[in-house]
Amino acid sequence: MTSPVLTAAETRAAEQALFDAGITPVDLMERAGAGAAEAIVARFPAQEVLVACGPGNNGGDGYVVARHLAERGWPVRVAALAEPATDQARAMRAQWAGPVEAMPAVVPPLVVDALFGIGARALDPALARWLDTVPAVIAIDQPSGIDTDTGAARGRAAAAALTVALGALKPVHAIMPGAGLCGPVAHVPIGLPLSERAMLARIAPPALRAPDATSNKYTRGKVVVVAGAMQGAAFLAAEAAQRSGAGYVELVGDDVPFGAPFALVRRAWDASVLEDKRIGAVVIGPGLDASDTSRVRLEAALAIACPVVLDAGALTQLASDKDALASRLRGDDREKVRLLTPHAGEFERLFGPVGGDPLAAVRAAAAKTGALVLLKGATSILAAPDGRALVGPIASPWLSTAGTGDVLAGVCGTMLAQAAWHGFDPLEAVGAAIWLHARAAELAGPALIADDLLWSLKRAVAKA
Ligand SMILES: NC(=O)C1=CN([C@@H]2O[C@H](COP(=O)(O)OP(=O)(O)OC[C@H]3O[C@@H](n4cnc5c(N)ncnc54)[C@H](OP(=O)(O)O)[C@@H]3O)[C@@H](O)[C@H]2O)[C@@H](O)CC1
Ligand SMILES: Nc1ncnc2c1ncn2[C@@H]1O[C@H](COP(=O)(O)OP(=O)(O)O)[C@@H](O)[C@H]1O
Ligand SMILES: [K+]
Repeated sequence: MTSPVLTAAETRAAEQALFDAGITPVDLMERAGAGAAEAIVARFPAQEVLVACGPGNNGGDGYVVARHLAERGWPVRVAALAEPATDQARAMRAQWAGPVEAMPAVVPPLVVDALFGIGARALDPALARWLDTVPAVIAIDQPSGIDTDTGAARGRAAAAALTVALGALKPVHAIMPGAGLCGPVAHVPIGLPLSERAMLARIAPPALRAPDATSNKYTRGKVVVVAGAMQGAAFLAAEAAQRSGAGYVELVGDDVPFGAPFALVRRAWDASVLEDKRIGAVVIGPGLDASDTSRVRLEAALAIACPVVLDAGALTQLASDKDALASRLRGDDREKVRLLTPHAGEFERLFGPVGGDPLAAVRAAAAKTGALVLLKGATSILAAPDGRALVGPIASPWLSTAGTGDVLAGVCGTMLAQAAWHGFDPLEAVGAAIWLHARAAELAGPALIADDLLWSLKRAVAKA
């Protein structure tokens, strides 16, 4: 249910494994460039194109792409930033039969960016400006100048019309802002060994198990949502838990009003509500205020053994004594599953600014707290304390509306409660929740409100 994402160093190690097995660098570059050309002709009609080649192996790929596009009848121009500096790039330059011009001031509407790939340093400002004048860019491996391992981008750049990821997806293809600047990403396999156990993976549609003849409401997961002062948020979380497939959802709080959905069980809070051994997960935080009453409920939730989702107000409470955060979350049992779901502001209050390397920041937060940490945003990043991490799809920007995070917290509760049933570990379970939430937003379409996600979640589950 995930696609491995490799860092630049891991990609080089995977390439080395192929070289050790007897594949030559020239063969691999031919495979990469031919695959890239194939991906281009599958998506664009033949037209004049300028292939801009850098000095390294990314430039080498460019000469291969140019040759294959020309063989298919495309009017191809090649420009070089500098002479090739590697043996394989020189070999590919030699196989390009046409002229090679200096970087032109005026460019055709379509340019293939084969300047730099995973070996890029920060771009010279003049080159960055040149790239910014190009109407449509097809990026070979990645857009030049975006940091491969963090997805951090240079100042101004429009999204590429296509990025051809060679061999493996890299963080630049998955993490914002780089992921957004890649535009559509075509993955061209070139035979790199990709471990299923990669430390970072992009979330793919989860394989959810449907209920069967042996199922009952409790085997399908009992989720308890602890309400706070703002009950609407807790209602969203609770109904989201129901709509993502939990068998039994209970909303506990003070004077919780009665009304639709009638299948939602409401109970007055008392400490014993969390003692039911059938509880599969607890969600606390949506609508939780900073009162002493909330504090007592948070302490009670942190004491129980089953997975606990800590969102919104629960994160604010934890931030007030963040020095003790790690030990409080761990308690005396490192096996307890705790999920923190901060947006960037909540993350900053708990751990300091996210900074330019969100993946590293989330991993550090998970290692520090012993909890799963999900940093929500346009591409949500989830990390486990052992360093494994998942990144979600680029989600609909229409999600930037109040209450959508409450919905996600509820879906996380259900997936954690059902983890064993689906055969997921906790990281995969939360990954499934991220995917369902993003899919529900896609199905809900423009101008969605959080309530709309409740209905589209049902359809997202059906498609998973
Ligand atoms: N291994 C293989 O056979 C295969 C590799 N593959 C391809 O190789 C790509 C990686 O190639 P790579 O390692 O050569 O790095 P690449 O991104 O071309 O850049 C390095 C060169 O650019 C230069 N340079 C960098 N930044 C600069 C800047 N801002 N301004 C100016 N110069 C700058 C840098 O100079 P230096 O830093 O050494 O001074 C060096 O000369 C990978 O993304 C994929 O496309 C595939 O074909 C599969 C087979
Ligand atoms: N611009 C955006 N593009 C895609 N997804 C977004 C964007 N802004 C927010 N989201 C998603 O919407 C949800 C917002 O959650 P949160 O900030 O906790 O809001 P709330 O507390 O109002 O529920 C998260 O799942 C986040 O990933
Ligand atoms: K490139």
